[in-house]
Amino acid sequence: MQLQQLFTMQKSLDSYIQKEKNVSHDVFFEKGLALLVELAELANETRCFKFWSAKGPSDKETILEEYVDSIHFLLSLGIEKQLDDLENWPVEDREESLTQLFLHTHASIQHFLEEPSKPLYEEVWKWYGAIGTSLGFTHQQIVQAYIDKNEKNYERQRSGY
Ligand SMILES: O=c1ccn([C@H]2C[C@H](O)[C@@H](COP(=O)(O)OP(=O)(O)OP(=O)(O)O)O2)c(=O)[nH]1
Repeated sequence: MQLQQLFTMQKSLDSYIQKEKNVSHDVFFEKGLALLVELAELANETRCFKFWSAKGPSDKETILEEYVDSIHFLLSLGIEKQLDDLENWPVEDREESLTQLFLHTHASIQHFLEEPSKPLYEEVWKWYGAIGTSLGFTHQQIVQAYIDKNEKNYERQRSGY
């Protein structure tokens, strides 16, 4: 998947939010924590780890929206560290349970926050790609959901969120 269109959209949104909210300090770690929170929210919607409950996962649309919230912050972290020249979504087959995928993704985010290098950034993308595949999302669905949420984020800022 071509990521350049998404990086461009994310840069505009980030600038808009920073201006709107008068942000002048470095928000790399805030965005890092936001990504970890979004990952947990996504896991929560899939309910993949809730062996104690008979209740099923949320609907696909809700899960996809949570997923692209993560993609927003993942793009944004790359922009913060000038790693936004990534052309294609790095892909690697990682067939594990969703629970294991979430744990690995969490660890890879932590690692990237400690050491924001290109290989570790690509590693986070690979784990997110594996989660997306496991959830049955196509690249087209992800891009469309990203575009929709990006617009919603502008609307929320405009309405004084
Ligand atoms: O610099 C930023 C800050 C935020 N966002 C986006 C990412 C995500 O799509 C949304 C924040 O997530 P969410 O919609 O879950 O926000 P929230 O404040 O946690 O929502 P709620 O209060 O509804 O739980 O804002 C960015 O793209 N760039």
